[in-house]
Amino acid sequence: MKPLVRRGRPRQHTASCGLRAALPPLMAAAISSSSAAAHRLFCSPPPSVRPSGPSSPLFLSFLLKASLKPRSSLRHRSLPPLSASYADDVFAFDDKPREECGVFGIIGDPDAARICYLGLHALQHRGQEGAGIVSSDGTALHSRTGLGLVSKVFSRSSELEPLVGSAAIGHNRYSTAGAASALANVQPFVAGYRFGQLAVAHNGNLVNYDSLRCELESKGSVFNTSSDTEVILHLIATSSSGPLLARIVEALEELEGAYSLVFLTADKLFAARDPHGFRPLVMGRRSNGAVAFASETCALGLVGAEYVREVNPGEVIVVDSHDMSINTSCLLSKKPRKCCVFEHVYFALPNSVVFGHPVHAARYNFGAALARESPAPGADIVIPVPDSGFFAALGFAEASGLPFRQGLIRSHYVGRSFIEPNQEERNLAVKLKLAPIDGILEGKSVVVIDDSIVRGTTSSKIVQLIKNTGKAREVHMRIASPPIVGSCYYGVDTPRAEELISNRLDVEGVRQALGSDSLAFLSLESLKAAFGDEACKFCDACFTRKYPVPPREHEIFNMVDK
Ligand SMILES: O=P(O)(O)OC[C@H]1O[C@H](OP(=O)(O)OP(=O)(O)O)[C@H](O)[C@@H]1O
Ligand SMILES: NC(=O)CC[C@H](N)C(=O)O
Ligand code: SF4
Ligand SMILES: [Mg+2]
Repeated sequence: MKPLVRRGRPRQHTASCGLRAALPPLMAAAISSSSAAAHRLFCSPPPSVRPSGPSSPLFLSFLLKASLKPRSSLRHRSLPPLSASYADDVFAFDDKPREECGVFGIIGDPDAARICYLGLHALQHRGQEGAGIVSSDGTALHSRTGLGLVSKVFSRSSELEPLVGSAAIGHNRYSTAGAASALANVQPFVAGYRFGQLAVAHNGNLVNYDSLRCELESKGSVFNTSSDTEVILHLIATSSSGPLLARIVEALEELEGAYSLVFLTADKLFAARDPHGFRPLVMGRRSNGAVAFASETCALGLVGAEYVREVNPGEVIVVDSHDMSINTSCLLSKKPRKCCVFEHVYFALPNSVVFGHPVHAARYNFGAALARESPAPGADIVIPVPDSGFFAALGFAEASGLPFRQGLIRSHYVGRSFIEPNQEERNLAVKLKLAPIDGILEGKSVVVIDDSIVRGTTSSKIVQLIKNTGKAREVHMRIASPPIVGSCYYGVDTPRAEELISNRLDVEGVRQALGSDSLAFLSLESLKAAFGDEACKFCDACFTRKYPVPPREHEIFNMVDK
């Protein structure tokens, strides 16, 4: 039986080469607050693109993608047999929760592509496999996409020059569906359909992608990529509704799972978020009146846009370039809000405000709660695992009254998801990325704070480094989130459940595998308590296996693949 889902990916090495591209001068940051036009439903498309009837032939062609990926190339990986040796097991694959995609959009700015480029830089931590920008000059779309970091895809400022116009959308990819190495899967996608051109950039993952694609293919749709995102364009193209906003709403009603989206046409920018609101998406405004959308507020800050508000779960916003009017519409389906708590644990940058909560403060609170729940009596110092363990360690240190010390340094030349294809190279990679400072660690009892343990790769290497190289006396691991026991199906590419160390071992078993003197995780209650009354608005399925949207196609796959 054909595998139905793509969990995991071919290994990929994305060496960071730094942010070398010349940055344009940033515009003034002072922004007058949005005086957006009253919300109203979007008007009909211009007569030239009005649908001629439900039986009109549809023509959907991807204009700018070179290589076609057959369906059989959809990512799929067989698991290695679990070996008796933990070391063999844990290093057999280096899957861990890695960055998700970042999306950015701007309209009403003469420098749209350049602003978009800066926005993508700010969101680089969310995806490092590929990047792209599509701009609109008012009549046509212009695109550039490529594999690798933003600085590689746009390594010379001349590469932005063809991206003319006052509106643009951009994307940083970390794949959840569709081969990571295929240029065709790098977004934004651009499609030509009977009403003109339409581009899309997507953060999230669709759990009913396979059935939607099968249905569309059975009706004659021809796919050019192996990405789940492409079904959205086909659904819009084949919608029976008239105005584009209505077509988008109708298409989104078909989707299950996670999506934060930006769409671009010749004269409009759309932003949309799934009814659960799994992935973040915010709106901002520059002082020149340009409207921007971004996965995280850190991107708004970099481009000098003032935060206006979140795109609400289930909301579709459209900004018209002619008068910069802003109109919104809501999806019919109302669902409980289920924002990804892992954005706060690991993904988002600490200078972002995500789902209305500052990330640095959430992490600090996780660490402080961890210190109260699981102190480390007799310890001398607290050290963070850079980078995402930093604020939790600060919270732990201050709550416990222990000195905070930087006992590990991190190379800036090794990316967040540095992957090497075999065991030796992975060991070397961790050594390259993290190095102990002997003078700080020697003879000490050390509390090491990291944000999460997925496969245990990082923690086990860190314990070895601190004990053997740094010559610490004791190493106490404290993790500022609960044990991860379930895979994510909503845009975070965690490994399959069998590969998650806490799914196979209890806390004591994990401790032994890591070789630390003690180990404790933050409780789910304390994690949620950091959000007060809003705790119920968060998805925590990777800690609880309580999936807000059943991952039905994935489970079928898991059953038939064993
Ligand atoms: O148990 P594992 O499978 O090793 O995965 C967990 C580790 O992965 C992440 O770090 P990463 O190096 O990706 O990013 P960071 O530098 O931002 O912390 C996370 O912060 C943990 O350190
Ligand atoms: N991480 C993401 O948001 C991925 C977006 C999309 N599902 C892709 O695989 O390209
Ligand atoms: S399962 Fe975990 S990573 Fe996925 S959306 Fe829910 S909280 Fe986030
Ligand atoms: Mg880390």
